Amino acid sequence: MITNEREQPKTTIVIFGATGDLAKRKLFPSLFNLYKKGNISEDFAVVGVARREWTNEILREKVCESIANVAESTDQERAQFATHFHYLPFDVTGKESYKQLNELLTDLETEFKIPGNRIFYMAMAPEFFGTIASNLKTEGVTETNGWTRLVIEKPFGHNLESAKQLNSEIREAFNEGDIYRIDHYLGKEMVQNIEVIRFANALFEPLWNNRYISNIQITSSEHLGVEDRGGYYEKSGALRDMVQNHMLQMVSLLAMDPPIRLTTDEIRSEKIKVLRALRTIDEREVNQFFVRGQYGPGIVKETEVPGYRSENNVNPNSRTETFVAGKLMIDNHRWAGVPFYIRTGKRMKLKSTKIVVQFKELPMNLYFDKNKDYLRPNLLIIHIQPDEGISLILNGKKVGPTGETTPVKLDYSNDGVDAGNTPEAYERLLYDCMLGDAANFTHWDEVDLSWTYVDKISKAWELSDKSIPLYPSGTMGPIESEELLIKDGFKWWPITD
Ligand SMILES: NC(=O)C1=CN([C@@H]2O[C@H](COP(=O)(O)OP(=O)(O)OC[C@H]3O[C@@H](n4cnc5c(N)ncnc54)[C@H](OP(=O)(O)O)[C@@H]3O)[C@@H](O)[C@H]2O)C=CC1
Ligand SMILES: O=C1O[C@H](COP(=O)(O)O)[C@@H](O)[C@H](O)[C@H]1O
Repeated sequence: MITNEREQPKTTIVIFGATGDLAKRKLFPSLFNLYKKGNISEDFAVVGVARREWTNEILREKVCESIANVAESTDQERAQFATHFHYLPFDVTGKESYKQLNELLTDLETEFKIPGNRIFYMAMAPEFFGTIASNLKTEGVTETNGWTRLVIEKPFGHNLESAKQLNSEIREAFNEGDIYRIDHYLGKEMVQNIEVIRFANALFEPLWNNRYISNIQITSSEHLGVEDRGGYYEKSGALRDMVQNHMLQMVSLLAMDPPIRLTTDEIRSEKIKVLRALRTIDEREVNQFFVRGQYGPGIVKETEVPGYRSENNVNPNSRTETFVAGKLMIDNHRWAGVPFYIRTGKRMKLKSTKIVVQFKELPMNLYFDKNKDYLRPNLLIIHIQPDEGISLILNGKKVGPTGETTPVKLDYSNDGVDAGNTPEAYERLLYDCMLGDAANFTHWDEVDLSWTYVDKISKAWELSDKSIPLYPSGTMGPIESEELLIKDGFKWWPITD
């Protein structure tokens, strides 16, 4: 949806988990950026909830600390922004304090002339989501004259069964249309650009199918290890942490048919069709399509780092995967026969998210010489992060008399245009939620279909007695990941280009 950047939605925002990491690192700075840009008016209020015995003043200090480094902002501006924050300490599992929350919100709505619009942001562990939603409803906090929206953090369940359970709990209190399931990849500038690149360019759309594309590769690699999230990650692993959500979302954006309109429902409907067309992998053939790995000790950014099994809160014999590579087939007219390769992992050589679209060779290429590897297939590279842009790799003539070809790279980089001004994913998503635009949030049907796909893989891995391949930290994963493509006659394209 094309939004008017100056539209100023009026709302109160309740952050459950206001003393936590997500609030400090992402939510406060994102709200501040929206405020600075004039995308939220002076008429807004935030209520932070958590158990710690903080006061309004303490929360405001923490907010100021978390935004201290935001460029081009003054102490006065930050302090003024923080006055909009209020704190209510309570344990969300008890019902007693929700009435008090309701009264505080009503008072703030009167003070700021907000027409009963409320956003409830669940920045807490998932086991609380259902309870909070239920208490909000039974204690009357969702009964207002305006709209009420629930923003839910990942992970949305641990598998299909638990996701269904969670969904039915929150649906008791909120309609599907009022539930905003966050996938922060959908807020990234270049992920949002996928649709524009595809649907606004006559150059690409006619070629975007199995007649012209030989394979698509999506890599999301990290330098970071599991950090202090061992407890969560041991039960999750890379498949649930990254593939079920971010990687499958990028696959569906790349593979979807053009929506008839750029509305939330039409876009979602096309993405859902892709997930429905994913070829189901039988448990016995998982190894042909997916490989996993776990990082061992190694060197990342010139520093020695320990292996996964030596991290805090990790079982020393853990079989949890920190790396996944997979080949996905989409059985529809457009994509039959075209592999979508994905890989994601922690403690890898690079911090990078890139999509490489490899086009097919010409049926007969006059310039191809098998003995000289100088003709490359055409590649479209979408740089998601840390650099943002697009590259197109073509073949041109080498300067001089020989008639030899040479790869020619056409580059577009966002850096030159926006000079670091691209909004953070959370900032964009929060603003979308305020405007009621759910296109970049995940619909329940997408969650359902992606868990259905992923559950087969995790089940096969749980049952397998094969040892998990280890890869040294600071590499691009285990050798099995290379072999996955080699057996199809492909290779991972370097993602440093
Ligand atoms: N941090 C990140 O970068 C990311 C986080 N997420 C997701 O966001 C959510 C929050 O993560 P994160 O901020 O890292 O977690 P933290 O552990 O840092 O924060 C948890 C928050 O919950 C509060 N809390 C815990 N129990 C209760 C309770 N019974 N009643 C009231 N408040 C309670 C804690 O406050 P107190 O102890 O004061 O009660 C704290 O504010 C999780 O679902 C996570 O998966 C997703 C992507 C990235
Ligand atoms: O959701 C998650 O994403 C991050 C990676 O996000 P990015 O924006 O830095 O690519 C990952 O580290 C984390 O484990 C996962 O929960």
